[in-house]
Amino acid sequence: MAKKVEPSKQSSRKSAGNSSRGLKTTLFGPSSKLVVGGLTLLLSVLLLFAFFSYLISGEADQSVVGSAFNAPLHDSGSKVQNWLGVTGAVIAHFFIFRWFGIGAFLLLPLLFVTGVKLTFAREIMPLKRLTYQVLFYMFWLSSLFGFLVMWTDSKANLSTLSGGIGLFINQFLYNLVGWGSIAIIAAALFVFVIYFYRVDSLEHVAEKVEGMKVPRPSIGNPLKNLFRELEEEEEPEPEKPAPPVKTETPKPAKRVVPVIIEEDLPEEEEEEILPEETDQELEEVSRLTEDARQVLARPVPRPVEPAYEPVVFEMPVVPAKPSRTAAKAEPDFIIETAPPEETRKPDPELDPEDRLQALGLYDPTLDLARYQFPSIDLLKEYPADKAQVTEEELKSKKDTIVRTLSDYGISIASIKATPGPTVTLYEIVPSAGVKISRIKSLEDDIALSLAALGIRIIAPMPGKGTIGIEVPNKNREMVSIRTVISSDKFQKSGAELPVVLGKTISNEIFVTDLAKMPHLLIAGATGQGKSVGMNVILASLLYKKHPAQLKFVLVDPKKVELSLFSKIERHFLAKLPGTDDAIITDTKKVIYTLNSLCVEMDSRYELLKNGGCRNLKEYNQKFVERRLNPEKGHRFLPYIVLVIDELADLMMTAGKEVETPIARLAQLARAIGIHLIVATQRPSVDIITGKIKANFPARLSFRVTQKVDSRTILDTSGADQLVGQGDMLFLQGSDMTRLQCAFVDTPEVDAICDYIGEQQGYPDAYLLPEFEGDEAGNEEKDVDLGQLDPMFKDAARLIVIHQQGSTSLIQRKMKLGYNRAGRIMDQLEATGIVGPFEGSKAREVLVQSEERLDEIFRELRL
Ligand SMILES: Nc1ncnc2c1ncn2[C@@H]1O[C@H](COP(=O)(O)OP(=O)(O)OP(=O)(O)O)[C@@H](O)[C@H]1O
Repeated sequence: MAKKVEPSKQSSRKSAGNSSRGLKTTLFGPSSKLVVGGLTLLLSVLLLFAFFSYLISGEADQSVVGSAFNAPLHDSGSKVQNWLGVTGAVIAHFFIFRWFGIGAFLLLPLLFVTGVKLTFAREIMPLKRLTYQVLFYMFWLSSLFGFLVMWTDSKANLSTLSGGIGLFINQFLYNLVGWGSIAIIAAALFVFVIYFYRVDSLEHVAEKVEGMKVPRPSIGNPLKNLFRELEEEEEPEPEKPAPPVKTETPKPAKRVVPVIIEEDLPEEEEEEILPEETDQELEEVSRLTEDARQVLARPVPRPVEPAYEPVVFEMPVVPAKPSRTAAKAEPDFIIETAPPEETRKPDPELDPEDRLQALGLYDPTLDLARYQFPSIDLLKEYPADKAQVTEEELKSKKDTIVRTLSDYGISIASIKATPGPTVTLYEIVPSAGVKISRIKSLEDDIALSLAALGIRIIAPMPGKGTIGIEVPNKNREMVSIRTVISSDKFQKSGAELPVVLGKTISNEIFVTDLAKMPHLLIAGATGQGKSVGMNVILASLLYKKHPAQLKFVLVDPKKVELSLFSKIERHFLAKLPGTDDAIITDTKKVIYTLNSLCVEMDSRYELLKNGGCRNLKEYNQKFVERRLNPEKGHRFLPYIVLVIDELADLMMTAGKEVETPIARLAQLARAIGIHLIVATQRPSVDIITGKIKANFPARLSFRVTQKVDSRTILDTSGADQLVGQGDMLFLQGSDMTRLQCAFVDTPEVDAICDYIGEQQGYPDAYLLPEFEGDEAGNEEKDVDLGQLDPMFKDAARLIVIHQQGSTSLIQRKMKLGYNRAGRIMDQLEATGIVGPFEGSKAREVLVQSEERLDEIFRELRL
């Protein structure tokens, strides 16, 4: 008998280990960093007040502080003048008076930077270097002021400047070398500067001092910048006048100086993709769009042509940009010292290898650099559920099979049993002359004699020359998700989107790649394990992918199945702009979302085409290697996995409106990293239509109630003979595998989502392109020429210059949303600048020159 696993029982089986894990996660997890960081920031501000007020009222507080530890607290507290009371007075007294003097103020930026780093995971300056500097300058300033105090003999008034340590050091040095102590203090600074800032020549320092130059403002150390600036001055660009004065040093990202020759890449095949154009009739759906066809048909990835080389980002310190201060103070110097070759120097630097080395690979995960993948400890262990098939059971079943076959006159040469978690596979080699079809026809008789449901005969076993008989075990073994996720096979999987489904009937862990499927159709009668299966798939992806690499679009018409995942909205979910919930439950929104994904698909194809790549992997690889320029619209593209929990509901309520975009996505989206997982409990032909089925080569079936359902989903019977509770058949291409799905309980999914959700996320879910329904589109067709879009003129000029009537061109170049670009295109049509919509082709541009365009603007009084 199959062993039932009751979810309620399982939840109550939460061990003490789990709670200690929770405690560990709480204490050392990201939240603790946030708490410590926040407190450090607060401390830095409080100390600033305490120190500052000590400078004003320190003298008056001296006597109180002296007796603070002897007198009752409320007494000393009431007498003290420090803004932070007796605590502030005592702390400031120690740091300033007893120890470092006003050098103690340097501790505050150190605390602040540490606080920012812990709280926001952002290092505004290198913490380690800052710590060394703060420590050195604190002691050094204290010593210098100590010397001044001793020299001026004003210990009584000014010892706050140096603190006790400064005075002590100076007393010691004075005893040692007399007034020569100042030389030692100066030498200490000299040695520190030379070694710490790696100065190898004093020449530039002298020049700098002569030129009275001020180091440019920067968050870095001023001395360090001074030397960096001097380095830059050594490589000026003689042929160009000094560039316009800039107030800020450009950030590394802005310094990227792309020299892309994008004109080399054909743009004339861009398509018009207005909503009404994408929503074609079902017959049209099967046609590939031009872009997609081009991308898919491209035989091999184009080698990096010279035209692409410049796409690589510029090195941070390109000599073409003398700093603002250099331009102002020493322009002659810049012009005189640069040798003519200097202007051509960038050539060798354009080599992608060099630049890659200079800038390193682009890391898409940097935004959430502290993101921690969920740990295996969040998943439960089920030691008690490890049921083994006994030898006795194996033997008795073997005997029964052999007996039943011999009753029908079929003799067997050999028989071999392979026990799995749910079923045991008996492989028989029939004697010579036995017809396979005879054995197959005995399926029901064998089931009868074994008194077992779910017997499946595979005749012949592909590639084995045997006949397989799958017989369910008396006690089934539950395959826990912990076992499969922690397996080497999954952990070391090199798949793009690794998914571990469970175990095969020979007890092997089954890992597959969603990116290769490329879409998955799941069916199964109610209560057979579909939701568990989907959770296993989602959990496997969450265990292997960073939020920057993967986004889910979750459609849950049943409203409860996927709701647990709402916690990871800001990490892993994608949604339509302007919507509150990332998990879509409303049919109308499903239609918009599907169409929005189609828009995303089209724009991704365009990016791939422009980047000269055949698929998302190549594209992202090129982007990571900095061979694609973000300023030309290129960006790192995460995989998008669309999960539809119940297709039947949607097909019943929206029919073709959902079928069309699903079919379109399934047909085209594989190359650009959009993958579909669609589940249904009613695998009938009106739900899984021919159009949908044809585009889902990978299918997963849990137990279904009728043979005909099994045929609909798998094109063969078998799913009706499964035993339920995660017993399933996985069909990929022509390979069918029987699997026991791993089991993941709701509290486990909850724990994973909590773990991710508690970490720092993006400000919002990943936003899909805007899409509005047909009604909105039709309303906007009546163009009011009195109210043209503010970007109308720019868009018109863009279209005329490129001679290409494409909405996506406007979208991309002007960084506009899809709807707005579409509206502008309508206005361009209404003003006679472009022709009417021409299906999949770009619109004709009716204005040939900018002069003519200016005339039109004048006529329109623009
Ligand atoms: N892989 C599995 N291993 C063990 N038990 C399982 C497994 N999958 C499902 N079960 C059992 O079957 C029950 C029902 O599973 P599940 O909720 O996934 O069914 P379902 O097909 O999604 O049903 P519905 O369509 O009604 O939502 C689970 O509560 C669990 O007890």
